[in-house]
Amino acid sequence: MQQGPSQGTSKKFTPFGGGTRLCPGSELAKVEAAFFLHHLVLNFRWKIDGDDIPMAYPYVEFPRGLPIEIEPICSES
Ligand code: HEM
Repeated sequence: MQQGPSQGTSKKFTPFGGGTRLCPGSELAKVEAAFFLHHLVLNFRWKIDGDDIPMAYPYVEFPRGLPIEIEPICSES
């Protein structure tokens, strides 16, 4: 079967949909994701749980799903 040039690398990926059905929660969802990442990076140490390797084609992914171990950073105050 012949595949088009955009197979696997299509820029048509639209996580929040589009047009008249565009997700009305998209901006809230992005703020929530930023908030979560901010606290994850500032308040936790994290390291890869075991071995995993990035596969860079057709997009970056990890065979094992990149499991991580996280540990809270205790701040005495
Ligand atoms: C990462 C988070 C989110 C993703 C990936 C997402 C994705 C989507 C997508 C793809 C649609 C379109 C569905 C379709 O075309 O039928 C949609 C619709 C919708 N989303 Fe989200 N959404 C997210 C978060 C949220 C949040 C936080 C809210 C509300 C607080 C929300 C409320 C809605 C509503 C009400 C619709 C229906 C819109 C309509 O049909 O007119 N979503 N969402």
